[in-house]
Amino acid sequence: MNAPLLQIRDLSVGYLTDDGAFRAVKNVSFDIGRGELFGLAGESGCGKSTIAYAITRLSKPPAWVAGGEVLLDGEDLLRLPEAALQKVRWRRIGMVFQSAMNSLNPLMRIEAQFHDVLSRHTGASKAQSRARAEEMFKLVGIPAARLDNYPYQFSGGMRQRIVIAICLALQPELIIMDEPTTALDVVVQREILEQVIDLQRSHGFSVLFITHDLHLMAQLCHRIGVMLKGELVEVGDVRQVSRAPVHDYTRRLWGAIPQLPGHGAAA
Ligand SMILES: Nc1ncnc2c1ncn2[C@@H]1O[C@H](COP(=O)(O)OP(=O)(O)OP(=O)(O)O)[C@@H](O)[C@H]1O
Repeated sequence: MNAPLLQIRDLSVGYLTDDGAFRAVKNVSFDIGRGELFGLAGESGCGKSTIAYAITRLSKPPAWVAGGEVLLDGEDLLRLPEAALQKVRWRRIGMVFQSAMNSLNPLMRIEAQFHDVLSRHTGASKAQSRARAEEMFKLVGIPAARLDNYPYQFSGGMRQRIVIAICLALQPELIIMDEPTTALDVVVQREILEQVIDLQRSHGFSVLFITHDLHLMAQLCHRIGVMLKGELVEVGDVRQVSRAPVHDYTRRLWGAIPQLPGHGAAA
């Protein structure tokens, strides 16, 4: 087997609260392979987002990484100088968070936002950025002419597609999606995620996917990790985790949702 793209080793993350230090993520270890869709499941507050932010060191105080390693191609991101890390963020690891829609600048036309990102990370000219942006808009199903519009001229679903398109424009090796479509209605959510999966199949990037929707996770992901109160209690192939869970909590998690045909039928 090829070496994994990302290896998380013994990651511990805490928050400093008025009541003292609170350990939100406790010695978590898992790998994400190249081209793999890895899902992180678990109830609200179990530490999923804390991990997502810690990977690219975007955790904000009072969060602090108490220990562990985050190896991207063997290089520990937790120990990389800030300047080197800037080159990893977006360029090698793209991030689409729940609040991604807010990450668009309301005062800039979308074309300019593409150029901003592409010129910074790849030195692209305006014409090169425009060409790339048109290509990306085509991929996410938005007419190229709309690159001249401002964010407020798009629906929430379209804005989320735009953020994904900007993220994909840099061809990252890994995309972290933390509840990327939660704010959208169910039909639009599915549409967008199906599109991401199509793109993943054609472009081969890896995905760390975090959602409350376990069915969706089982349909989309190759492997799943299950978290409980800051610990990773189970990790494995989607079929094993959904059909023959080892941990009692995983069984309860699946038991809490109605069974649908095709459940666990990931690629
Ligand atoms: N800024 C903060 N200060 C203190 N504690 C925090 C802070 N942010 C998160 N936590 C705590 O850390 C724990 C993990 O939170 P986290 O957001 O990672 O969970 P999650 O699994 O992503 O939840 P959700 O699915 O609701 O997004 C929770 O107990 C949460 O209350």
